Amino acid sequence: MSKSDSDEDDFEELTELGEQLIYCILAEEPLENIKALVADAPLWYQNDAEGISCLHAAAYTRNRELVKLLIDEGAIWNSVDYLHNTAADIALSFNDTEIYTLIRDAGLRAELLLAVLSSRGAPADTSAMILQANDTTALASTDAFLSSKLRFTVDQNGQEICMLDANGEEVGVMMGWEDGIMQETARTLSSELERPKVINVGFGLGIIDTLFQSLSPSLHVIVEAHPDVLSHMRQQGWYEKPGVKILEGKWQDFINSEKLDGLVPEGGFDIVYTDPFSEDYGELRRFFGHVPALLGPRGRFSFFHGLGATNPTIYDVYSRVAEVHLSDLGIDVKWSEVNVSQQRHKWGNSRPYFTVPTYRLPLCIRRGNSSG
Ligand SMILES: C[S@@+](CC[C@H](N)C(=O)[O-])C[C@H]1O[C@@H](n2cnc3c(N)ncnc32)[C@H](O)[C@@H]1O
Repeated sequence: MSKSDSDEDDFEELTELGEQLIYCILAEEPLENIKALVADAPLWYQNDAEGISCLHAAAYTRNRELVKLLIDEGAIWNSVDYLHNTAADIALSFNDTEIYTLIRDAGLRAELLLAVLSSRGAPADTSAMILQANDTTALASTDAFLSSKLRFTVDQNGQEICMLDANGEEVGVMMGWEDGIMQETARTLSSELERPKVINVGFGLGIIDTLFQSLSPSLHVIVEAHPDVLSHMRQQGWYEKPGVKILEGKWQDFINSEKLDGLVPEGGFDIVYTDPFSEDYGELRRFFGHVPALLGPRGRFSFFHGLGATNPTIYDVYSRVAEVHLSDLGIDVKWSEVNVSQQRHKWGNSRPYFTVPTYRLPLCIRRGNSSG
């Protein structure tokens, strides 16, 4: 028998075992029968009919003991079926918070472990490190983004948009529907602060910078890397606005251990915000590492939280991953919610990059500060 024939036989056997396991779970066969199959069947297998995994099947049958067993045996928490639902989403649809939490916490543990491995140099080959902060996975890298052409326009919904052509597919770099998120973010970050010192990464449509300008900031640093955005800012007179200092380049060129001393004003920044496009969670986490040095005693930090925002469970897991990593840096996160369910109709020609109905707004404060 040739190698390819035996590979094919192995594949068929695994497929059969995978189908059988899912079938037995859905048929609610005795746990002993299922356990016997779990030992041999591929737990990653997703069936042909609906694309569901054994974990989805266990969530459908609401079998807590089995969900736990499958997780302990290494079932995959974030595989999605043909309808883009994870097993935890299925649990959520039954209002089964116990199963939802079991799977969500398994996801959290898996992603935290991956982050540790990745920080020790292991290849980041799964979700945590490749997950884009705004789920724009079509872009290979920040450098690819920075050399691409951007288009500022108004779409058929009458909203301002900044668009990018990513391999023939249109992606909104920034879209007017995010206005509500930016309004709420600026309000949360600035409450009770007078003439704050602000640093913002990523100008985009300038929505949040316009809001920051309305606070008459004593210093307003904007870090922007894309040449097309910089020329748009020049045309709109941003270089002449009061207190504004524009740093042309990537934030990584300015916010790093060598340059931080020269960048941070006396007493630190009062408001730090970051919303770069096309960066992965690894980069966001690197940014987190500089936040304690950027913030002054009354300082507040927020970031655009689009991590996994095309699936409710993954969004939940990443909210918690970010919270754990910020907590390790001595930063507490208070979450508030912004209803963005109306944005569903405002995608125009862009690929939807944020489809959960509620935006989770992180307000981050150094532990011990009273500025919350
Ligand atoms: C989503 S937009 C920001 C939108 C902005 N919050 C607003 O209210 O309009 C992202 C911006 O970050 C810029 N950007 C992307 N990567 C960057 C980096 N590494 N450093 C600085 N700016 C970056 C992009 O060119 C883009 O202008």
